[in-house]
Amino acid sequence: MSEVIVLTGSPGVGKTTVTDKALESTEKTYQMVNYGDKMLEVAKDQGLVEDRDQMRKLEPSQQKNLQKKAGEEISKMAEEKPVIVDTHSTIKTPRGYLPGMPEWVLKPLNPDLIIVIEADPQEIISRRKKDQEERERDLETEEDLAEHQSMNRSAAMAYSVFTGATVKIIQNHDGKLEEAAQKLSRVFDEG
Ligand SMILES: Nc1ncnc2c1ncn2[C@@H]1O[C@H](COP(=O)(O)OP(=O)(O)OP(=O)(O)O)[C@@H](O)[C@H]1O
Repeated sequence: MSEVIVLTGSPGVGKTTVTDKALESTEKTYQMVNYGDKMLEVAKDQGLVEDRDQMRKLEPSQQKNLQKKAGEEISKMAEEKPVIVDTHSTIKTPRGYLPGMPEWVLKPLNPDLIIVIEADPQEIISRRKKDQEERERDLETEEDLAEHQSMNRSAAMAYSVFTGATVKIIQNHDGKLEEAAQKLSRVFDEG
């Protein structure tokens, strides 16, 4: 079994941008997989849905099964080549935070490394504003974002207790994209 790396960060923090840049200079090659996309693929294969929107409306038990199956599929992929899984450490809902990796996801996935990409709340807000036309994102204040990032860190550490994965925090500040990408590519190559 090769490596499973979990990549997390609040929406709009720049996860995709930093990772794409970091992968340009890594020695190893990785398969990138988005957890939500994998769930959708499994749901389509099972004839449960035709698009992403229908997935949210499935019974909670069906969603749980899809999450579990997606985790199993990803760990199968990792038998061939290291995998980077793009997912969320926590998900903010109107009734509170949900773990992005509950036990039935964490167990099959069994990550070796969890990466948390962070930026200042104000930086995240302006990045979200910039992308507003292309993406519909939640409106969060600086205070909300500070809390969300703090929950993401705490959840990452809790996942590490169950898996032994290490947790690496990478800061992606404005104008420091190159620096963040270099730090990340070093982390990728160290494994
Ligand atoms: N260091 C940086 N400095 C300035 N802008 C940045 C930096 N990193 C990313 N951005 C910008 O922030 C925006 C969000 O980036 P990106 O789409 O990579 O976020 P994300 O975390 O992958 O979001 P999601 O999880 O919702 O897909 C983009 O417009 C990107 O160009």
